[in-house]
Amino acid sequence: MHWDMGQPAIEAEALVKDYGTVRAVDGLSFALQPGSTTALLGGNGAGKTTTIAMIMGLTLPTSGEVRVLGTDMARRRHDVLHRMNFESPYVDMPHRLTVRQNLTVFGKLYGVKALKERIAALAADLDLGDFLDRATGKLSAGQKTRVALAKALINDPEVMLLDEPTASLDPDTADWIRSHLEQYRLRRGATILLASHNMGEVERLCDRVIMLKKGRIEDDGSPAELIARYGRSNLEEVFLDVARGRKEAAE
Ligand SMILES: Nc1ncnc2c1ncn2[C@@H]1O[C@H](COP(=O)(O)OP(=O)(O)OP(=O)(O)O)[C@@H](O)[C@H]1O
Repeated sequence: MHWDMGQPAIEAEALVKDYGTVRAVDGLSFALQPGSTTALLGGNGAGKTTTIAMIMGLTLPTSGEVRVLGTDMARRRHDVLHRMNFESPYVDMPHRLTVRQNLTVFGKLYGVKALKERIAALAADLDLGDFLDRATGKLSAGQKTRVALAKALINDPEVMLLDEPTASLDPDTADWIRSHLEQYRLRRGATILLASHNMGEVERLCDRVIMLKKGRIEDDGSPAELIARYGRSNLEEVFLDVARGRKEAAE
């Protein structure tokens, strides 16, 4: 199917995922515009990771549909996977391979042309030079996160899905990663969907926030809209209101 700029970059339609008797995602529908950054917010177990996995085509929905760049992920994901990428602290790279070897493997998987030059450019950009030829398993958490970001950017993706991109990073490194993501999005016109527990990060990076609770959309809007709607001074307070079911009290 042909995709044009007028279409949403990511669309979820009545998405449901059951794990046995647990309904992890319960009828989600949303459409994300190209070039936007959206956060999925919600407490532990709200369904964020499951939603991202379904958008990537890693987990099949029980029912409903996901389209990325106009492509149905259940049937034709191979048409579009090379235009997307994913970062998660929960997905580890082979430990004994060096950073360069890992990036080479992923670059080949994505069919990246001029791969050596691409890795050199990412290493310069993300400051990986000092440990490019060290075993990936021996890096610190912050270094691993930078490598994970390099992996996520290896194919210059139009759509990026990030599961807690700055989890376990010191504030300085986390801030540096955020700036990088922001610059990448602006330069590439990329669409970003991220799950995060860091409200400051979401306020800074995202133009839209989808708040999930028990696999359903509880609220949806820009950070400023949500803060105003709940009569709060920041997103952390809104998050607590939503988690504790205090919307009515705020009205
Ligand atoms: N592979 C699985 N098998 C069975 N149940 C699962 C599986 N993955 C997730 N679940 C369940 O689905 C629900 C949603 O989990 P999910 O990981 O999507 O939530 P989350 O919002 O990402 O949470 P967190 O903030 O803790 O990462 C939870 O009740 C979880 O226990």
